[in-house]
Amino acid sequence: MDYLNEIQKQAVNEYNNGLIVSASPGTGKTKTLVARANKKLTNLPKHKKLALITYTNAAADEIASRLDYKENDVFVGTIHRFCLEYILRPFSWIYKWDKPKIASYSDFKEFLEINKLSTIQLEDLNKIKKNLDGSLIIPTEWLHKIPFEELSRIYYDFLKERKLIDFNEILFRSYIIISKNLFTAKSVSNIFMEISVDEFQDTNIFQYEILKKIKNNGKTSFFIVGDEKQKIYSFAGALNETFTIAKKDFGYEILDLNYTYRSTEKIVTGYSKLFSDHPILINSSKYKDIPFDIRFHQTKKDDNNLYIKQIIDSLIKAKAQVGNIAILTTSWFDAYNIGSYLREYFNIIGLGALPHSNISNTVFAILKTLSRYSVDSSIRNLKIIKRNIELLILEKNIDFNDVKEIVFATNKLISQFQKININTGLKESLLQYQNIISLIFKIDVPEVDEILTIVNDDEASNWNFKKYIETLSGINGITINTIHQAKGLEYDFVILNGINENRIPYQRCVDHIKYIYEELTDDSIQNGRTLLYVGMSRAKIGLFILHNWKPSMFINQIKL
Ligand SMILES: Nc1ncnc2c1ncn2[C@@H]1O[C@H](COP(=O)(O)OP(=O)(O)OP(=O)(O)O)[C@@H](O)[C@H]1O
Repeated sequence: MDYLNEIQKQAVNEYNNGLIVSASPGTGKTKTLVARANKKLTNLPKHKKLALITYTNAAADEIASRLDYKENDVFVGTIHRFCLEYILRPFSWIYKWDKPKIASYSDFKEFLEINKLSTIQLEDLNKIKKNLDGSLIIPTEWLHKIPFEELSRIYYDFLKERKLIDFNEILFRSYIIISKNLFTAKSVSNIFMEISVDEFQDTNIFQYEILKKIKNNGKTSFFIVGDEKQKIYSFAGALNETFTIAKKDFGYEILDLNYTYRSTEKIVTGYSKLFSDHPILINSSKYKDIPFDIRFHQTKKDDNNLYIKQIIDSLIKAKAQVGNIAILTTSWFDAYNIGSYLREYFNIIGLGALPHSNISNTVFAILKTLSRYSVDSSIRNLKIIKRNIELLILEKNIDFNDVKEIVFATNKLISQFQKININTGLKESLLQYQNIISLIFKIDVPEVDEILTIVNDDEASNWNFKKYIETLSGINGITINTIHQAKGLEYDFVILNGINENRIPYQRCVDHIKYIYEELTDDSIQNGRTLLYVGMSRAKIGLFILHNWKPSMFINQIKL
């Protein structure tokens, strides 16, 4: 284990009762988390497991592929999946709830149609969330004629009638089960020797309370890692000061990792300036001394894309690898706009390269992993397909638990997928994919309809299946993504786009005619700062910061 530094080694080998690691970008938090799990796996007691809880399914795939494990020894996945598998499914009987089946796109659409709610968007249904005590969290903004409480009531009635649950309810119901029936917390604790949590700064109240109950009712140790300064999901309920609270509640020490390995000194100095209390990092990166200044540039709206192209041309001329260049934006729309332009010149990947916005459902995740496997048929990618299929089975409550059956379905899915003619148009090939999933798993697949609804028709006419698979695979091309999607990742060169006033920190435009923006608050300033911090700290060698309007207030601070 000589590739870990002394403090990382301590975090891996000591603190068997549990530990919190709170450390800056590039200090090897994820690397340490994986190393600790691999170590624990070498002498895992019989009938015990490890759990590694990640923020996204993509991060889970990445971490799972770096572990040496036997099928049944480890759980790797999001908190939602963890709760479904270990709390909601096994213990729903306590409240005589049906086995959880998550409401899907077609259910939402049906709900809106039945109730003639044509003006309400799906995202607005997503605003129906509960507090710990079951009361509703009233959104700060609700512009519909139908009052929020009334919509919530008819929505929950609809779900109940159909024996469905909303995705947001996974955590709420799990919390109810585990907090009111302590034997369930004990039983979960009995399964796991240790639970690791990555990206802890973005933990919400349910996740936090569920983990705390498990901790307080058994012997499970916790290994918690993250960085308070990288909290970018406040809007989704991430708690403040989670590390300090957890230190007290879990009774653990907080360990810092002082050495950073990712970026040049110029980049480390640049992002450190965003916080007056930033810790001093010892830069041990192999790129440390590369004298590449952070470049700032004001573009005009209509030459922004051209300017990005010129940066990329110069990087390629200087022998940068395209797979190591990323353009990160503050909104999907910007990513899409840049992607549509650059596609003519380069091979591009990432969310901004697709003819539709982000979609986060399991059917789409399987499509992505199948595409990846088509381009690179490694065992690693095969495993990822299987993991995603298991998630589908869980979410849809498919009666399909035998391991052999899952392997059979995986093989069948791959072979059928590879039979789709690569020259078929995008929409038709998506329908073929829908058909394949539907036949193999004997389910309706409205998730594909969801993709089809958000596909940009003008664009889609230029896409065949081959191009879509190659882009979806995420292999070999310039990445265009939002900063949020790039969390935890790293690239040699990063171009941050749209670091404008009103965008970072974000201020909603309340009057488009006069361009009046919402007032800034301490919270919105802090959210802007953390987002820029995450964006900047993705870069290893070169960082370009562009603004096509007045610069963000933070640009001067970095330049000083
Ligand atoms: N001891 C080490 N020796 C050499 N390289 C290291 C060491 N520790 C970490 N690294 C490298 O530093 C980079 C960042 O590691 P990692 O992604 O684990 O950091 P992180 O703390 O999780 O970052 P972030 O907070 O940005 O997600 C990786 O390329 C990793 O391989």
